[in-house]
Amino acid sequence: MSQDTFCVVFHAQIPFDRIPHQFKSGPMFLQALEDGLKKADADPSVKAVMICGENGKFSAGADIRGFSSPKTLGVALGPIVSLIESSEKPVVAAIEGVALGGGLEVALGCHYRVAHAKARMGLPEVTIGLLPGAEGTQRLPRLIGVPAALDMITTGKHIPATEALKLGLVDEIVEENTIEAAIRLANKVIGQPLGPRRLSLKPVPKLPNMEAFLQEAQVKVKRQARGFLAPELCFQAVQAATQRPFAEGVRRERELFQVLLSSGQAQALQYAFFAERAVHRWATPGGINLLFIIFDSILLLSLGLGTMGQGIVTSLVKANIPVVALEQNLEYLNKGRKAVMVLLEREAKKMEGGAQKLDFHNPARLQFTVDFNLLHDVDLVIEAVFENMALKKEIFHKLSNICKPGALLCTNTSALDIDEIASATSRPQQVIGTHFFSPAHVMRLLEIIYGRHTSPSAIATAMQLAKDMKKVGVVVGNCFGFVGNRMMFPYVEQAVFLLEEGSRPEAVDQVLEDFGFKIGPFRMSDLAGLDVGWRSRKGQGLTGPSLPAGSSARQRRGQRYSPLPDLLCERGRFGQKTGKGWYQYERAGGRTATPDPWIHGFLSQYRDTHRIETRYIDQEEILERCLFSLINEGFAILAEGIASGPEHLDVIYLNGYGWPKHRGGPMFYASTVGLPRVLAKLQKYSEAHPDVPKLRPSAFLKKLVAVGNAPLKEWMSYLSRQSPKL
Ligand SMILES: CCCCCCCCCCCCC[C@H](O)CC(=O)SCCNC(=O)CCNC(=O)[C@H](O)C(C)(C)COP(=O)(O)OP(=O)(O)OC[C@H]1O[C@@H](n2cnc3c(N)ncnc32)[C@H](O)[C@@H]1OP(=O)(O)O
Ligand SMILES: NC(=O)c1ccc[n+]([C@@H]2O[C@H](COP(=O)([O-])OP(=O)(O)OC[C@H]3O[C@@H](n4cnc5c(N)ncnc54)[C@H](O)[C@@H]3O)[C@@H](O)[C@H]2O)c1
Repeated sequence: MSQDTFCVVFHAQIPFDRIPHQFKSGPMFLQALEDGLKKADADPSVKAVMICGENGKFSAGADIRGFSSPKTLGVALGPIVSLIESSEKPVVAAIEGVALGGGLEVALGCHYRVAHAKARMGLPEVTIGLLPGAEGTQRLPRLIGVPAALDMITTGKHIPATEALKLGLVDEIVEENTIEAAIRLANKVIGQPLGPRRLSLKPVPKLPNMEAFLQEAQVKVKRQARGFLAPELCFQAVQAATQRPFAEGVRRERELFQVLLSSGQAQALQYAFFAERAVHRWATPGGINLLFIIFDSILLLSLGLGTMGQGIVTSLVKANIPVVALEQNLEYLNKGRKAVMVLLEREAKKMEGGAQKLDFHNPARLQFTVDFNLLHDVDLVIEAVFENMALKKEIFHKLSNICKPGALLCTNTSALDIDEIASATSRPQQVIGTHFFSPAHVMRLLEIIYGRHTSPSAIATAMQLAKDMKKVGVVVGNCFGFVGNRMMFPYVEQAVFLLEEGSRPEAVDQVLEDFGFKIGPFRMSDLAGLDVGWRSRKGQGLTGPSLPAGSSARQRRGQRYSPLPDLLCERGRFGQKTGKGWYQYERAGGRTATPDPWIHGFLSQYRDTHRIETRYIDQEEILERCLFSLINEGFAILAEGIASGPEHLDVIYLNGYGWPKHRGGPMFYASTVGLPRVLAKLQKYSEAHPDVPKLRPSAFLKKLVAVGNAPLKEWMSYLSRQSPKL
């Protein structure tokens, strides 16, 4: 068979690109795919078919926006995949860029798959609350076996071509022209029997202990899902492949797909997908003013090598950005260097076998120093010293004097005023907050806080830095605690008040963990260290030596205050690090939390001392008081223009605070609960606790209810004055 008689049916025709408007025409292209296949089958001059994408990308799958449109859903991809597979002529997929979701399912229908070495593949439907709905759950296990298929389908991970080759997912990988290679392969296989290449006809490879394997896998999936439906249903679809003939498995897959499609969870996850992308689009009031810095050619300095500095340096090295790490003295430097090296060795191990290598033994890429003179040459500084305003100001004054004029000065603070820090410099326009989350080399969120004088190009540079570090940068305004921590304060405050009134740490944590948080507020405090908040409260004059004499035990500045966390700290209970906090641990530094009878006794004694009547608090009240107070603060933040939309708050919570993804973020969750209900509950709790201002419904929430429970995407249009800060 010569190449000129070979027909490339879909080259440059399938919308397998990532440009949104092309996704929108999915059903039309499906029709084109079907028509083309039928034409190729009917044409005797065509001996083989090759399917490829346009612009170097195979396909990112179905248009996610289309899942909310019944019109799109009428078009089924599964039968087309079957049509490909049943073709009497060999069909070869030429995979470049990505083959994800429906795209990979199309490739699985092909008889052969050739991939470019840089291509990535996956069935990420689970990450948007669905399962592969075009027969992928039935074909993939037949091709690569149940354990690998289950892993890919229940996690949605993207795998590189090299791994796909090892798994047998592709037949060949090439460095050069994938399309030519696919055509070559197609020419080679013309005339060979296609039966063995049709995955629907293959049995699922047997495991000696399939039953036991599946049982164990199901337990693991359930444990990790914490109320998230899609992984469990993905599991069931793959399980069906092991128990039923192909056609019945496909029927089961469809049923399960429908269950997920109509679940609110899929909606929440799809909202989160687009919200994350929406927060990338950032512009100043006067229009876009972007300064693109190519980070691999700049020198970045990380100041302070404590918990945060270590993670930040690790992230920078992973992003291939040259970095200098500076500490106050040799003792801290050596300690920090050791810790960074451990982290980097671990990261390098994870990356073994991949295309990228970590270059951290090269002093041109990473150096450690106590020499402040090195500050002269750096383009960007990230300060991560202790959370102390006087110290940060002293450091910024020094930076302003030493660093070259164009250098950007970033502060990694949890809550401090960016303007006050900037006031210590002669270049406040180049001062910006970059709030990383711990562990900084793992957590994806980066809150980017601009001060009164921060320039748009400084913001753009910080956003670019986030992108290069593969983090989600969210631009927010300057206020105490910024967005994430500010919303967290009332949540934790309510959790502690609930203890005063009769609850126990493990009861409160259980309710929030059942809701989907990985850890509840008390486990979280123990992990972060109770001393961190204690230091901050002492700094604010809420406790400790600066508390005015004669202050009431449970009131501060006319508001309810709980001294419980301070009392624990005074007894040396700092959480995991001391082996005791809200829970007890097996040892100092231990991680297994066990309810502590001492805490129970302490709480009942505390209630007696303060004459608080112990009452039974049900799960609904625990959940509502914690979550609705956090959400209420979110509305206040929006009204003040600290964030430019509810998506920003949701992206922060999903990526930095362990908010369960299948609930879409706190503001999305509020919209699903219904704003009138959130308002009514806040009103009720506020009446019961008039000395707790954070329970008083925000004026913005009231307004949104008054205009008829406005849908989330319209909320911001009801603000009388648009964000003054952005
Ligand atoms: C061949 C299939 C046609 C199907 C037609 C409809 C039939 C319906 C029948 C149902 C049968 C089930 C089929 C299947 O099992 C279900 C699916 O396929 S679900 C989709 C699965 N795919 C994904 O989840 C991939 C999601 N995308 C990504 O992971 C990334 O975007 C990317 C592709 C890896 C690219 O990453 P980046 O380079 O970083 O770029 P961005 O992420 O910023 O994206 C750029 C731009 O594109 C938009 N976009 C990306 N993917 C999709 C998508 N699948 N649908 C809609 N839009 C998409 C993204 O939102 C960005 O646009 P912006 O939001 O910035 O405007
Ligand atoms: N730990 C967290 O979970 C977390 C999360 C987000 C933000 N933050 C913020 O990050 C900052 C750092 O926190 P951390 O937990 O890493 O603190 P840390 O105590 O672990 O480390 C601070 C480091 O700064 C160094 N340092 C102090 N003065 C210095 C100086 N003059 N020059 C150079 N180095 C100096 C110290 O030697 C120490 O190693 C704080 O502002 C904190 O609020 C912390």
